[in-house]
Amino acid sequence: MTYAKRIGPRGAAGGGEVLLEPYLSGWRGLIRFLQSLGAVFSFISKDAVAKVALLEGHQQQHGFVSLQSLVQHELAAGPAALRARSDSGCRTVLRLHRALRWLQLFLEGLRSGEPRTSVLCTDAYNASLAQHHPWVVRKAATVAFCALPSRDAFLEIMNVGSQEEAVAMLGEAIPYIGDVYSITQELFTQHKLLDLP
Ligand SMILES: CCCCCCCCCCCCC/C=C/[C@@H](O)[C@H](COP(=O)(O)O)NC(=O)CCCCCCCCCCCCCCC
Repeated sequence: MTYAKRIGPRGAAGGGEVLLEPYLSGWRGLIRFLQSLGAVFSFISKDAVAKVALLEGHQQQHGFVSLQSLVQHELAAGPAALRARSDSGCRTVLRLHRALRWLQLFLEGLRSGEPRTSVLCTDAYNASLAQHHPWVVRKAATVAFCALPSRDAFLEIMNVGSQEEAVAMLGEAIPYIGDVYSITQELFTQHKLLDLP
């Protein structure tokens, strides 16, 4: 979970750039953590792995440094062409962007002290990703959430020291996640990309 801190530089707040390298390495760290929670979550981690791999491919092919440069490059082909693509970087970032909102809400809940992580996780999911998922995915996700370890165990496996230290780390990491979320939200709103199919 030290990875959450690396998702983006705090200094980027207020319309700065989201650098692709730390963004993707942050996601890789989160995915490793998710994989360590067990096979029940593998349908989720597989989807996230595929999305990160797609973005790595685009990054390597075009040498994008930031989310902004990826969006600019894909928009240059015109909005209609972008909407028609099922492998665009933009629609893929949008999926991860919605998942980042889930993460932000979930970590805030974890920090707040509610002991039932499955309740926290379900609430965070319903307030974010769920509205974009079909019934069958929502059902599978809700079942998987029941397998989450308790808050105490969860803070322990984050492996950042005592519970107090883990909670303090969350307090530091959550604002970074919020910055990346708001910069991306602004970028996608500006270019009318928030409903990319
Ligand atoms: C700790 C528990 C982790 C629970 C993860 C919560 C997120 C639940 C997501 C459920 C997604 C189910 C899989 C299917 C997804 C796709 O259908 C769907 C749409 O994609 P499409 O438009 O290409 O078809 N994909 C998505 O919405 C993207 C989902 C990406 C999920 C990334 C989850 C990473 C979670 C990292 C957890 C780390 C917790 C760390 C806490 C210290």
